[in-house]
Amino acid sequence: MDAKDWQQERERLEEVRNKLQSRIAELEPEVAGLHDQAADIRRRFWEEVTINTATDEDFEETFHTINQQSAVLAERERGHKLLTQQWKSMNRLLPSPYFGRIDYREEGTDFREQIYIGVSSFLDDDGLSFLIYDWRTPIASLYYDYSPGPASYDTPGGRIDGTMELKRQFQIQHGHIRNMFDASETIGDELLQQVLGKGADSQMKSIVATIQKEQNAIIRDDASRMLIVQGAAGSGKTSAALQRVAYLLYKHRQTIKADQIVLFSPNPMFASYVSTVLPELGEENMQQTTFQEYLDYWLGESLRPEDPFDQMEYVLTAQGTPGYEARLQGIAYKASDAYLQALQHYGAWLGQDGMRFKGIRLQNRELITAERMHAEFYGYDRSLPLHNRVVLLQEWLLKRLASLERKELGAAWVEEELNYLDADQYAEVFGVLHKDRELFDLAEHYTSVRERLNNKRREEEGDFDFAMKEEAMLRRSIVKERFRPLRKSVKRFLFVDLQAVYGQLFESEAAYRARTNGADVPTLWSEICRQTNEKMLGSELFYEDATPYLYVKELIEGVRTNTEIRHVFVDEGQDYSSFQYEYLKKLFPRARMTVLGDFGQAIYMQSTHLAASDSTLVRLYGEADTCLIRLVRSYRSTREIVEFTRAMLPGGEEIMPFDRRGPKPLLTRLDGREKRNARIIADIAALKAEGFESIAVITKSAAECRDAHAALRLHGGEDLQLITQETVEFERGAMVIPVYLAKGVEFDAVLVYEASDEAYGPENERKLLYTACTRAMHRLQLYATGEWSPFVQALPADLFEIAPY
Ligand SMILES: Nc1ncnc2c1ncn2[C@@H]1O[C@H](COP(=O)(O)OP(=O)(O)OP(=O)(O)O)[C@@H](O)[C@H]1O
Repeated sequence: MDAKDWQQERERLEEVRNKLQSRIAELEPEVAGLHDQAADIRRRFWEEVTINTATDEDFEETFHTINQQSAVLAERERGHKLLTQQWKSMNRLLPSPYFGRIDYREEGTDFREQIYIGVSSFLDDDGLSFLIYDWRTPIASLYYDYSPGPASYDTPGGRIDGTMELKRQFQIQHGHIRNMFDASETIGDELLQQVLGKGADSQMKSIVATIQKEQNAIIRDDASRMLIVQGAAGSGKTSAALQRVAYLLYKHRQTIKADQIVLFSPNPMFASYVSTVLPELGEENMQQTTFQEYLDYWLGESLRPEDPFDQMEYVLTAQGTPGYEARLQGIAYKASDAYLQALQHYGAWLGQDGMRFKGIRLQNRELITAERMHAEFYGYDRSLPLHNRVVLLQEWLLKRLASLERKELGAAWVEEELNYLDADQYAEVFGVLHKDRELFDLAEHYTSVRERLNNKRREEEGDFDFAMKEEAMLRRSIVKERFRPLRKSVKRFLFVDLQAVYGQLFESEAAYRARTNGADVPTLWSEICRQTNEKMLGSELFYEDATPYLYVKELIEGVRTNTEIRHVFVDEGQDYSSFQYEYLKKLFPRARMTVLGDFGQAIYMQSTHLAASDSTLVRLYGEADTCLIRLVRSYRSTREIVEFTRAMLPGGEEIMPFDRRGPKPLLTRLDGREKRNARIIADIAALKAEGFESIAVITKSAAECRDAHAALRLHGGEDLQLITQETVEFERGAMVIPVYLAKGVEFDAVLVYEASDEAYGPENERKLLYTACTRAMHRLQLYATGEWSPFVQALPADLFEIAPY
């Protein structure tokens, strides 16, 4: 690029910045002023309104004034919000107004338009010419999708063809052009090189300036009901997902608000990790939750669902303990399609037989027995769905309770309680009664007037019998108080013995088969039954049972739905079972779903293969409504690290490293833990001295993490943080973290605490080691105190360095 280009670009930048500055200055008083005005109106709202209800006309007038005042206020506030948004977006643009430029000639015209692209649009004073185009505008997609040459883009009005004659990237900081590249490839590598070479942050960054073509397809996909992204570790799935949220909020700004988008994230810490990306792009954050939060909410009251991390910890640390194999079989089975189908059959079976109810009791007396409910329930039309019949039974129970309540009024226990009422209760009833008396007087008055008008006399002239009324009222209040919780529990379906309904699936193999239309069971079924029942007896549920339990609950109580949500994002999607997907689909009937994941990192037993043709996920909404995108280029790690990690995975050859160089992963074998710990501490110090700030010692389990943390502290690692499942915020610095909590995040340097065959031996731990290693951006170092894990031993020797002993 020659000096003339630089000169022109500098001048243009100066010009745009001047315009931004003057517009900001122009808006400033308005933004501040409108705010004051609105605040002032709010403050004086009631001063302007005189409440007068003396006559109907006065009342009407008051009503209109209030309405008028609030309309003025609402208008001012709307205006203020809009101006503030503009003002904020200009302030955001000012230090770095744009990052890209394309020159585009539309087919059939001679005009070559210069399009500058930034995080939001900015119009010239004429209100028509774009000085900056928002990166989400249709034309801006050219920048991400093409290199110079023929290039087309889609608009709501159809496809536009033309030629891209120039593509330029800028790095602008604090109002100055730091760098400028003319790209021949789609989004040239130079800028990406620079971006990726930087250090890891405690917060994820937006990738708006360097979105890659295949990522752009994910961001802008607007047609599919289900978008599945299978992407290698570090291929930008999470980054693309967040950019997609920003895109959707922009494109559908009239209809979709940030709180109508929900992201299911792998752990609470992850939520804080990604929380700054959208605000950086000028958008509000979507809702974030974890599946566990959801389970706790719906089940937590009666049964405590186990945490997925506790399940994981068990799988990793309980080998060799009694029942281990059975539990593993149970975990796999309970996440399977086969179990989902078995439960559907079970639902049908319950429609004919086997519903379990809990009798309704009052003071050790059975008011309505479970048998009576059973008879009533199976007396309903059997062609009605299970849930509808449960609702019929619920209505019947409420009626029964109302009539029983009336009958109880004269019962001896009521009499007895009457005598023992304390002063407060008495005073309360007395107060109500006096209010009632006024009403009673009024009613009396009204009746006598009406009778007089109708020329009819009442049979009986009764005075307000205060004492009698008082007693009747006290009785009613006593009985009502006792029946209130009964009614409440009927309304909440507590008359269904849900634990028994779910538990009877685990009585015996023969019973299970009979109730599920002959479903096959895993070989260790009787032990699985024992474990499941034992857990439920302690009012707990295994993690693998939680979603199936909820599923059965909804078969009975009806499906819970949230129709507000329009987009559901599931990150680390390989870690969810078919069950969970089935569940999410029902829960959000009006939402489109975006699932991002990597089967290479499927470390949970309930994993779902995202991209397989027979994947549950593809079937969820049907193939025609599903779009599958694969990302194979890995951006996080250096070429050397990607070459090392991909060799661990069968089929890993398809993963393409981005060409950023660094040292090969370093393998250090030491005899004894003491030596290893001392070496790790020394290596951390050396990495820090090199300028790396985020360093993670990654362990396999939480138990190992605690031990490692304690041991490393003894060797001088006092400032090492210990990350546990309770950690909510991700901080910069050096830390010790179990691999399953490090999912989705990244570090400058990763030190795998113990990569021996004892630590990562069985096949199912391959992905665990892979996940740990792929967290590294610039440096990867593995340690072992015994033989190397078979997954390391199998690697070609030219992919790593061995540290001198
Ligand atoms: N187009 C891009 N431009 C700049 N950086 C990018 C781009 N795509 C990805 N990255 C960077 O690569 C790293 C990995 O991205 P991200 O965490 O989104 O990947 P992921 O696919 O979700 O990874 P994982 O599955 O391993 O959690 C991040 O530092 C991100 O900023």
